[in-house]
Amino acid sequence: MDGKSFSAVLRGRVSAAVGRLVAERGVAPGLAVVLVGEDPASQVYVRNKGIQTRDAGMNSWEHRLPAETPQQDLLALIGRLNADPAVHGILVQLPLPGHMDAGAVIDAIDPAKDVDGFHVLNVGRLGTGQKAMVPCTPLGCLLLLKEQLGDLSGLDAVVVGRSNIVGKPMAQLLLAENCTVTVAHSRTRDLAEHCRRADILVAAVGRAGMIRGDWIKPGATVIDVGINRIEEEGRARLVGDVDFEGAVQVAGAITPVPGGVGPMTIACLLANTLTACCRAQGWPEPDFAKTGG
Ligand SMILES: Nc1nc(=O)c2c([nH]1)NC[C@@H]1CN(c3ccc(C(=O)N[C@@H](CCC(=O)O)C(=O)O)cc3)C=[N+]21
Repeated sequence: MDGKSFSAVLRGRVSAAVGRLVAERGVAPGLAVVLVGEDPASQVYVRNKGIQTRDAGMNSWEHRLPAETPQQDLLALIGRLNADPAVHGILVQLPLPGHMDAGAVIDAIDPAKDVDGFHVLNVGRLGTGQKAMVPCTPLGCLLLLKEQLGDLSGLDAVVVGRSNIVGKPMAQLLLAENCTVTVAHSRTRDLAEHCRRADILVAAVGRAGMIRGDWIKPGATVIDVGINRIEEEGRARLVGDVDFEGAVQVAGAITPVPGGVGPMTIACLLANTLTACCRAQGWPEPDFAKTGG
């Protein structure tokens, strides 16, 4: 499954919708990204996000704070971004430095501007089938699945991993699509047996190559959310949570790493920013990133 080209299609739709908003309403959606500290991987994502946000015709602001920034300074910045009408989406790059309480920081973001969908209000709305800001990575995975399989009703879905940013919202989205959902994790017994039942297998465990080829039901659709940087023959490489070479022999379809879920994450961030802008202005929302909920 080619996340790179599908994300380009989604970004194209977002850019066209942004162009109409600017032409007809004189408003460009705005995304503010806050990066605390100098984590190199985060620098890459923040730079990529900025480039793609501007390419889509949106306004993009980056706020870089030193790692030792006191939490109340970050909260004060978030307060200013909440109050800024030109800012429709706010993303505070995770992980935050150890001295900060990530939950408190995320919950300080105006839920209407929470384009990550991590705020408890959006988590609660998603969990109760209400309209919510949906986390970008699970949303990207769902759009890939619907593009590949169409109607997901009745399919057995296994989500391996239960993080707040991927596994749990992914399970909610699959449930909303009427899948029969299993959430497996590090304490699951006979993990391979659960995986072998899955028509849809979502790997979001953060361990390179953990999901073996012989854990996959022949013909299953595999979504690899992993972004593991490994050293191989002295070269740094990005690999997923699935043993791709083994899985590709068995799976009906599989997302590669890189080039699968990652680009979809950024495209869905842009879609969420556009949605947040339309909702804030009371305008009709784009439906190309619609989910069942
Ligand atoms: N508040 C917050 N929201 C996030 O959404 C968030 C975050 N913090 N912290 C870090 C993770 C990670 N993340 C990625 C986004 C794009 C790629 C991506 O585009 N990856 C490319 C490869 C890029 C490369 O070469 O490194 C791919 O998989 O094809 C990867 C990872 C968003 N994150």
